[in-house]
Amino acid sequence: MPGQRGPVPVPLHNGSRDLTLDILETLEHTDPIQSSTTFPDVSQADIKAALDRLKSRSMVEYDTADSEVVVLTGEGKQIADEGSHEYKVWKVVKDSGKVSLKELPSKVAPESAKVGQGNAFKLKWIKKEGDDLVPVADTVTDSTQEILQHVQTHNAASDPKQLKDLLKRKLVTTQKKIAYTVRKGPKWAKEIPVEVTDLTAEMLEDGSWKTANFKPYNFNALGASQNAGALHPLNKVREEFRKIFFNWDFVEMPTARFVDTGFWNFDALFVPQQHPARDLQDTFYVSDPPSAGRPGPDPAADKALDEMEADSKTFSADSSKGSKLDYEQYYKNVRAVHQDGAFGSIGYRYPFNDSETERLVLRTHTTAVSTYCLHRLAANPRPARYFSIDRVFRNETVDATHLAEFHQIEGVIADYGLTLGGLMDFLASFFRKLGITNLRFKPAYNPYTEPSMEVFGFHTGLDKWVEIGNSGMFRPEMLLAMGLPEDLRVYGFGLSLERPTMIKYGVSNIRELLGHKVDLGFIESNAAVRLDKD
Ligand SMILES: N[C@@H](Cc1ccccc1)C(=O)O
Repeated sequence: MPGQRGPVPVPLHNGSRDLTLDILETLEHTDPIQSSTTFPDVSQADIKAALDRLKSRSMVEYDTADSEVVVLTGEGKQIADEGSHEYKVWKVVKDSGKVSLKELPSKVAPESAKVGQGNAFKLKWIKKEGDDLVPVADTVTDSTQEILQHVQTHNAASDPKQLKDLLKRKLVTTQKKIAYTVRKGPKWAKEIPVEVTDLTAEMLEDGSWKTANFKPYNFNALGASQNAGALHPLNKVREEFRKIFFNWDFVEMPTARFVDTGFWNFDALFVPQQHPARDLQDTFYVSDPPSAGRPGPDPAADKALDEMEADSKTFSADSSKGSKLDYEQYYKNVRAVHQDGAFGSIGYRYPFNDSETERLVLRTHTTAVSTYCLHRLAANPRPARYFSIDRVFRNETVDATHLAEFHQIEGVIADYGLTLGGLMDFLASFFRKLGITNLRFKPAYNPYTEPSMEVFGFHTGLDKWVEIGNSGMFRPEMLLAMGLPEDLRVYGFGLSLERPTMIKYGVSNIRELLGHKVDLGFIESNAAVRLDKD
């Protein structure tokens, strides 16, 4: 029975001791108790564990006071037990009558011989006679030993000067100690009562819930780790970007078509048919089927866009006045711009190759999708905001920062009276969301935009300017060929999803993020990311 046990703490399996019952029993007759006197030899961790257990059940309350205690070092302990070095030297000299200087180190420990001899001379306990040491005193008081024994029992020196001296001689050290003053709590009892952890139907029925002793919640307990699935960092960052776009009333473009035609990926964007980017170095061509046919509507994409636009505030709901799209006419217009010039453009003036247009490619940019959506807008021209974040493919040499496939974030805005300044302003607010507040624009070239600008941002974390995107105003001959009205301007921009993700997660090699070398532990444990710093 617990009541019959003495105050000796019970050892737990892990070597620590459970003091809870001892504390409860002691409190019955001594309230409050001081941990330093009641449990002088118990480790601080054991006392704290027991007190916290009892406190969480309101069985005890306690205050703490920090104090410093003095404890003996290994050498200090040895002197307290066996006497000081000088005492040991005096003792062998006294017991043998005389000891030769040469013999002394073999009679006492060498370090005792070294330190103890000088001190014993100083204290006039021994003296030298020729090559021998002989005793002077008959009895001696070993005050160093006495002082250390005193420190050992009281855990304190008698005065600061003595403490300083002992610390210097490395015979003692000081340690922080927490002293607990423990009182009975509102639910004190001699034993820890059984605690109910679950409210059951039976308890409700028989009314025992009214008197049951429920275990309180422990809000400090760490939850068990969950073996759950995890989102890839790219998906997390992608979700953040989607939220930004949706907050700004952008409609997400349907990007399921990884394989597209030369027409949408290149020709409609006036990438010249002999352009180096089109050749086998940068583009993956699909050989089977060999030809895709002429451009036409994509019913799945149209349906998705109809639904999204109906939900969006940007798009006027009434699309009934829309005209039917003439894909054949559009194709002829694009061909005319390339070959002969049209819509104010003098054209490339080469014979347009129809089979080039019908080739299948793994899309090299998501602007292929934007182009499809912009042409579709010509059925019912009105202000529009589109975005997409999806995969693109380039036949590039794979290195630490490049893969043959990556993700593009793309945004396109159509409205009346748009200006380049508006694009720059839009990009500034967009990148501010990533914490990049300082932008620079560098003139660049895209066959489909004029002017075009590369966007550089000053990254405070990396402390340097980094290229973060590409942008521009779509060319009139591209938009007019689609059938969009002259005063409806469109600008757009694109960037990779990988770059901001690598920066956010501090990953310098893209192969740590994608591919067979990815550490799944990293994917599971990486933190959430937030982009809205506004
Ligand atoms: N397509 C461009 C990005 C871009 C999109 C829209 C307008 C201008 C530029 C790229 O791949 O880098």
